[in-house]
Amino acid sequence: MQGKIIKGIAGFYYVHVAESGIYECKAKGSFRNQKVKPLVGDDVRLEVLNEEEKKGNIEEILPRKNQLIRPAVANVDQALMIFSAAKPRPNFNLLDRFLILMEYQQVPVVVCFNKQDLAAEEELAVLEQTYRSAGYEVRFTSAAREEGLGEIRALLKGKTSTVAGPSGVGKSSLINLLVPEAEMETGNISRKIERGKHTTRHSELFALEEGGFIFDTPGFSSIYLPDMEKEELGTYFPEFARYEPKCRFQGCAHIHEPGCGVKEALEAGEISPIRYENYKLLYEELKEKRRY
Ligand SMILES: Nc1nc2c(ncn2[C@@H]2O[C@H](COP(=O)(O)OP(=O)(O)OP(=O)(O)O)[C@@H](O)[C@H]2O)c(=O)[nH]1
Ligand SMILES: [Zn+2]
Repeated sequence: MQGKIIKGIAGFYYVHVAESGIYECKAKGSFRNQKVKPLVGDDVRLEVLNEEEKKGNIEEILPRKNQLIRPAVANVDQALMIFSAAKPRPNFNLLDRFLILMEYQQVPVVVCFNKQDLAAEEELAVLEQTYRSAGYEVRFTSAAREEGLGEIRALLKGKTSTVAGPSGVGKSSLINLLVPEAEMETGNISRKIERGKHTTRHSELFALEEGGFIFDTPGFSSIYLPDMEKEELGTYFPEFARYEPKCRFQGCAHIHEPGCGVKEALEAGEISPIRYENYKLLYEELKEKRRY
């Protein structure tokens, strides 16, 4: 039988088998000699030990399409990045860091701005323009009013998507609408912390009714840039690629150089000032880091 690991807790792996359910498995297969550790997201071959009790044994880990380090998950097709359009206002620096991290790991991203009901039309237009012109899929939702969910479902269908976002943007509310079985606790952040919720929650994959899986990751408030030279940073801003051939100097950093194609595109309104400002900030950050 073949299935997908949706969760791993204390040496047990929970394997989702289409039309059969979830099996609690141990990893005893020959792959153990090959030093491969099963990961959430792995497609595996399993032997059923007890159908009644839904117990099994993982015999083989099938070849991985990819393997992310942050978050640790295998076979991811895309990332669904959730920010709120308002309350809290999107932290663009955090969003751009996330996009760089995903570019680095070669994972396509869909940027979803939730709470569209709380933002003005003009604000939504800026968000859309900023990230669409950078080459990303952009969607708007309101979990509160159940708006925009059809489009998100269509994007998720048949794929494995990791869902990420800072706290308080409505990620749990959205996941509950997409997979009611997930029963994520929603609401006031401080109340949740009081209950110690964040210490007990495991990251896991949820099967979607229409096919595909979503991988819920804990809310975050900071992201470290992947280890790289500052000169590489521009390669993780996909919108720069078109304009770089116009830069006068080879290896142009797009900051102080004259005759810079990227800065010309910025002035012409073809590259977003929000994105460019973050590029400069992150470039400085990488420069500082390398000094020590
Ligand atoms: N107005 C409005 N409020 C929303 C929307 N989505 C969620 N909320 C509210 O925003 C608050 C945070 O929602 P959650 O779903 O708990 O947020 P979260 O991102 O999962 O937060 P963490 O679990 O802390 O990571 C709750 O009070 C929700 O009711 C929305 O689309 N519009
Ligand atoms: Zn340049």
